[in-house]
Amino acid sequence: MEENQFLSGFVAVVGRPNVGKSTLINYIVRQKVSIVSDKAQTTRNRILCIYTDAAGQIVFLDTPGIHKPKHKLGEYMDAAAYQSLRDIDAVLFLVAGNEKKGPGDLFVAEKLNACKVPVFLLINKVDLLTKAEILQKITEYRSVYPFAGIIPVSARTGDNVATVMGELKKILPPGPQYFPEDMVTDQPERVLAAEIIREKLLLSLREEIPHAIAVYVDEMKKREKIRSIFGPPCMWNEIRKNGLLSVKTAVF
Ligand SMILES: Nc1nc2c(ncn2[C@@H]2O[C@H](COP(=O)(O)OP(=O)(O)OP(=O)(O)O)[C@@H](O)[C@H]2O)c(=O)[nH]1
Repeated sequence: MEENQFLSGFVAVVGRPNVGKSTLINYIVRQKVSIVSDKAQTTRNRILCIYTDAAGQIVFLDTPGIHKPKHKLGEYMDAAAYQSLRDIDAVLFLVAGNEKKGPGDLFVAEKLNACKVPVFLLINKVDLLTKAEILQKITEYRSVYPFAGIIPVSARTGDNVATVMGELKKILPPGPQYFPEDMVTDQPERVLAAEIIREKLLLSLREEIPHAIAVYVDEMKKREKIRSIFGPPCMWNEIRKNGLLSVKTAVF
């Protein structure tokens, strides 16, 4: 390969619900493009998140957590996750290091057998583990799949995320810049606004609402740096009543 050739490619981020896929991607692109909560299956759709630097461009596919579907919404989300395993250059398979390796993780590993590209295992949430526990996790997972690499990381603190980026750059092919360098996601602003509101609702209303909540933004008006967001009155009443959003977040 010629030196200084621009590298690019697509990388799917998979794992069972709640292991930290969205947190990792937000850290990499340094912007909140995917919402995070401690409720499983917060991410509903496949979201493209784009990292660009002088050496290359990596397009990450944030997928809904893969699990054995129990309902229609789950089935749809799993289909979105499997779809992202096609036409990609690498897979980042995340597991939560602070939890036991369970049937959920093995179920995802089984699905990876279908893909022919390098799969890196990221043992996430190592900020909650001792060094000895990290080593034990690495040993535990070694036999699960012929991983191209096993990397302990913390998506929350960013620990070792640079190593992941370095490994990806080693295997990405020379290629074009698919997206403009200042673009970090394929999601329109209105969808991002709705998602951030959904995240606040999920974080603040634990028992009161079902986790299958949907947020719809009726209208967004742009006035210089200010966006005004309009939604159904019942949603705003709920938000106001519970003090869910600061003015800065609701009108940004
Ligand atoms: N301590 C710690 N917590 C983390 C880390 N990464 C993620 N979390 C937390 O784990 C929870 C789930 O994180 P998400 O990023 O929403 O997980 P996800 O895999 O995208 O979840 P789904 O959308 O359900 O598939 C959140 O409460 C995060 O703050 C980490 O490195 N350390």
